[in-house]
Amino acid sequence: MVGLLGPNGSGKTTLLHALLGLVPLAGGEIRLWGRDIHRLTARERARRAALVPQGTGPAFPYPAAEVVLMGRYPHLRPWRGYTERDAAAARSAMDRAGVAPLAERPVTELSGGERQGVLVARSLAQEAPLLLLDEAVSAMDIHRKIELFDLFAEMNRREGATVVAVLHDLNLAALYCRRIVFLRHGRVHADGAAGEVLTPGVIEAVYGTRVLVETHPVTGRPVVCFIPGGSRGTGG
Ligand SMILES: Nc1ncnc2c1ncn2[C@@H]1O[C@H](COP(=O)(O)OP(=O)(O)OP(=O)(O)O)[C@@H](O)[C@H]1O
Repeated sequence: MVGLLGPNGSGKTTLLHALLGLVPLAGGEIRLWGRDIHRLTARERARRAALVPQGTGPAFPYPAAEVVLMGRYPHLRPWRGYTERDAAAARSAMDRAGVAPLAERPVTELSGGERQGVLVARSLAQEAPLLLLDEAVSAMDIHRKIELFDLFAEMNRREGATVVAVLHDLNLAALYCRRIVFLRHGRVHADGAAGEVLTPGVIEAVYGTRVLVETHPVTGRPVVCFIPGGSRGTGG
């Protein structure tokens, strides 16, 4: 479970897109389970990696259940429609993501946080072992954030899923991500265990804001405390 952190424009989304083979590489190569990503078909990639994109999802008023079912696309056999197995996977994904009551609602009529829940459910329906989350819970209330990150952590622990989560919420990352990678200007600035890299020095260098780092009274993990005025005079 990896947290991918860094300022606006530092390259987090670009890196997720690169991991999915959606952008050409300037150099090097990316392998998923030993296979060069650019030698896999779109279908093969989608069976391995699911993305919860930043943003609000489809602009058309599809019912939420239909959007979730779209996650089954890489599993469809040519010229065949969705099977009962696909419908069951979509229902289970909606249950797990806590959006089953929204099934019949047009996604364009949902709130921002509700829509994000539907996109999470779509990625779960995809049943890919690599889950790429791009600010997937940013519009959700704290109850939903904790509920979904508990789910991702359980998928990571019990089901062997790899989760790469782009986050602006440093404390959510501190609570759930074993490894944290900080990007800055398109390069890795720090990469290590949460306790090693969530330090005032690293955070100030990456974001240009002063912080205090304390210890979480329950989990023992780092807690980042922000300071009003902390961004003043630090250069950004
Ligand atoms: N399609 C594109 N064409 C050209 N430049 C792009 C494109 N998409 C992103 N960029 C640029 O690449 C840089 C990295 O963008 P990216 O979306 O990866 O940042 P990010 O770290 O995800 O930022 P944020 O936290 O704001 O979501 C930015 O400077 C951005 O303007």
